[in-house]
Amino acid sequence: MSTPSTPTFRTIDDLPADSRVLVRLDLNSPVEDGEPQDNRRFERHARTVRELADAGHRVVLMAHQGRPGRDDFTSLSGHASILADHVGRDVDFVADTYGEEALAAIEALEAGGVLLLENTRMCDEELPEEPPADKAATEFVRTLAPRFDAYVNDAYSAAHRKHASLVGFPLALPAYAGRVMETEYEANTAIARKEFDGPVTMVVGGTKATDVIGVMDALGDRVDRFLLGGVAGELFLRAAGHPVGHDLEGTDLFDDQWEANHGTVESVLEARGEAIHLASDLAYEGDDGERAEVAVAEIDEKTDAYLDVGSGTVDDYEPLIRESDAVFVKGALGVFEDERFADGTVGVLEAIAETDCFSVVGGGDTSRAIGMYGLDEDDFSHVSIAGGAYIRALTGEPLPAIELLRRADDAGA
Ligand SMILES: Nc1ncnc2c1ncn2[C@@H]1O[C@H](COP(=O)(O)OP(=O)(O)OP(=O)(O)O)[C@@H](O)[C@H]1O
Ligand SMILES: O=C(O)[C@H](O)COP(=O)(O)O
Repeated sequence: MSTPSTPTFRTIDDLPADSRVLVRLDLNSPVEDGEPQDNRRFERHARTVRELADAGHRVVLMAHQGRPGRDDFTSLSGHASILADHVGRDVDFVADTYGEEALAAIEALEAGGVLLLENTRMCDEELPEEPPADKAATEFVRTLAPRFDAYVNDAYSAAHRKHASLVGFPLALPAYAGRVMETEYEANTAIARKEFDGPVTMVVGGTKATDVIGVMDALGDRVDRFLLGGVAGELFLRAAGHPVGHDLEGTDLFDDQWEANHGTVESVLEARGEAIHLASDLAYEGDDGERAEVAVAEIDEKTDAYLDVGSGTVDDYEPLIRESDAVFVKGALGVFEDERFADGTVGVLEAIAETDCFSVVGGGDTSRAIGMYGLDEDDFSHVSIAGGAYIRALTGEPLPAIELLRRADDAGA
């Protein structure tokens, strides 16, 4: 595993006075009934936005929400009001990314004003992932960049994506790191550099299963044991021969994609079998609407959608956590947003909070469970607001958007 070097980012302290700044945040949030749910990302990014506005800069914000085709792919209008509450200032919103309406709103912005543009992923050129030079050549970047003096990237948690708003603008404008970018980078790469005396444990769950398979593969000997749950855990249970795994709306992990993925899952299971701990029981919604549990060994037909690991699994995982010197959490072990299916996620988090091991909880969705169930953030060493970027940092993989910030700095652009 390579160890990332410490970059000397230019930060918002280095911005020239009265700048027109284009700022990339990561406000990607859980969405319920079409509405974004408040979470740490708003609170943490608010600090950057407030500092920029208080300094008298004109602040235009870009962010994304969800992925096209999924239920959480929504407008950012709701995000603007949540952010405004955290910043303590008005945050205007324009339902446009770089068309006439957006340009007029940018032009009208006064010193200290804050404007949020529409979901970047509604702009065709934002996706797919392409080399930075190609992204810098898009209409999106070429239209917006000349309207600004500087680009600030605060979206650490999206820095693994080669999207136009993340890798195109740093080639077109002087680029700076926001406060979230600075603190997340420092904490998450410290993890990669730190040596631990005892076992290193990683709790792996959540829904972004294909993302985590490769990471588990890459982590190699760095992690002594993986404790699995969530949809990611079901993929491994399926690879181990158990008939589980129902697809969530908009995903296809267990049908067509299974053909493409099962080889990798099986080879990770074979190579790291002793380190991988799978759920011994699972929870589902019984006929009476209550939580019901079943031992994995007794599942002989694929009938139920499993929404949490069972209580026996939590009992298996707790002692493994207690004897760990470091625990990293990526993804929830169940649908903790529903109290009936929170036991796995909360049980594991409580066990971590009770130990004095070095602990990091990553994942924008998962870290929400800490506040929801009355856990104290101070009982964890670091609560990251990053998901995929955090786990990539753990493996020492460079994050393209951060490499560009550093390069921009080295070049003195
Ligand atoms: N068995 C399951 N079925 C359906 N959803 C599940 C299951 N287990 C966990 N989840 C969901 O996983 C989500 C959290 O995992 P996710 O993959 O989104 O990762 P994250 O790291 O927390 O977030 P992000 O990558 O967005 O920062 C929770 O919202 C939870 O409801
Ligand atoms: O929520 C995240 O982890 C980031 O915003 C990246 O989202 P993505 O995985 O949809 O690119």
